[in-house]
Amino acid sequence: MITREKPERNTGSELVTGIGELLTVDPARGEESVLHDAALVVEDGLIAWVGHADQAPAADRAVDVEGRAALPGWVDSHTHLVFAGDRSGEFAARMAGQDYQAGGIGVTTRATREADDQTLRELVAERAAGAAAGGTTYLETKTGYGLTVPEELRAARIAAEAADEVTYLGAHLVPEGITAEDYVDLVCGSMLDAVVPFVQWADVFCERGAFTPEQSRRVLEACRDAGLGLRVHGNQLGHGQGVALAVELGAASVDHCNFLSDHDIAALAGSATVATVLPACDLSTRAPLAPARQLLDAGATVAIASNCNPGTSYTTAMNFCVATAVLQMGLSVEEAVRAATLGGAQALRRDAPSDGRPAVGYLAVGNRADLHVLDAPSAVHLAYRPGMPLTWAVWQEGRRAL
Ligand SMILES: N=CN[C@@H](CCC(=O)O)C(=O)O
Ligand SMILES: [Zn+2]
Repeated sequence: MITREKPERNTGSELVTGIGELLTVDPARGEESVLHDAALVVEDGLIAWVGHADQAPAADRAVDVEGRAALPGWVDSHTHLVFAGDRSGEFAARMAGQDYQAGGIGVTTRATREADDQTLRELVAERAAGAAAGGTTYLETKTGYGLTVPEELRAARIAAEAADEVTYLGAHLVPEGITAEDYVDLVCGSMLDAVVPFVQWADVFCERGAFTPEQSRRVLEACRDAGLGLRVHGNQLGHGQGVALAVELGAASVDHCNFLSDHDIAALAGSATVATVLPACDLSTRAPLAPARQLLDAGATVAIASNCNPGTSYTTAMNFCVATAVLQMGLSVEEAVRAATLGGAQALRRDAPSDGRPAVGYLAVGNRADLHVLDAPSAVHLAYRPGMPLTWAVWQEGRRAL
C-alpha cells in the first residue's frame, strides 16, 4: 500500500541502474532523448546525474532494475478528487444511449456536502494513493463540488493536503436557488477571497449548461486579478468560445478540446496555452476523441490527463490514458509519454524551476527526482499490453514510493 504521506527523505545518493530503455523526455537532448543501458543518480530529492550505466558515478546505494524501461513519473494536470458519492447509474444510462449533461455535477455536489471532513479527506487520500500507485508523481486537483463559500473553502483545504497544485473551480455549475449572475458575483467575490490562500489556479466550465463565455470571462479576470493562474474547461460538449477565451487570456491550459475548429487549432498552435486532452473522459462519455494528432501536427503543445471525477472519467490510471492516446488518438508512444509528463508539467507551468522549486516532467540534472519504472523492457509495452499492471517502481521526489 503506498500513500502520499512523505517518509523521511533518503540520505545520501542512490544509483538507479540497469535501465534497459530510459525515456528522459528532456527537451535539451532533442532526438537523443531516449537512452539505452542507462542509469541515473538521485540525491536530496533531485536528479544528480543521468547517462549511460557504464559511466555512472559511485553512489551510496544502488538499485538494479534489470533491464526494465523507465520514464518520468506521470504529471496528472487535471483531476477532481474532492468528491463523495457515486454516479454509476448515470454512467450506465449513458452507455444505454443518454447524452452527458453538466447537471450531473449537482448530484455529486449534494453527496459531497453530506460527507464529513474526515470522510472526504480519506476519499481524497485514497484516490491520490491510487494515482501514485499507477506512476503519477505530480498531481493537480480541483474544488468544484462544494459551490458555496464554506464548501468550496473546505474542498480547497482538503485538496491542498493531497495534491501538488490546487485549482479553484467554483464556476463548475450554477447551484440551485441562485441566479447565474448572482452566483458569478459570489465566485468572483467572497468565495474567491476564501479559497485564495489554498489554491494556485482558477478554472471555469465554459460550456452550454454551465457558464457562458461572458460569465467565464468575468470569473477568469477576477481570478487573474487575485493572482491565480488560469485554466479553462472548454469545447467539451460542442463548438464554443472556450479555446478562444483561454488563448486570449493567456491561460496555461484549455482542457477537453473535443470540438475544435481549424481556427481553434491554429490559435492554440500560436500560443503558450496547452491543449489538454482527456482520453478516459472521451471514452466514458462516448465523445468524439479530442484531435490530439491534429493539434501536435499543427504545432500545439498537448498534455494528457486523467480528469478523474465521478461523472465523466472515474479513473486516475494514466497508463490507460497514455495507451488510449496511442491506440485511439494516433499518437506515437513517445508523443503520448511526453504529453503525460512534460506536457502536464507545461500545463501547470512547472517545466522550469520557479520559486525555488525544481522542474518536473522530464529527467534532467537538477529536476525533481520523479521516476516511473515499468515491468517491461520498453515503453512501447504501455500500448502493446494495455490494461496490464506495468508500473513496477516509483520514485517521488527522490523517495521510493512503490
Ligand atoms: N466538465 C466539467 N467537469 C467534469 C465533469 C464533472 C462531473 O460531471 O461531475 C469534467 O471535466 O468532465
Ligand atoms: Zn475536468
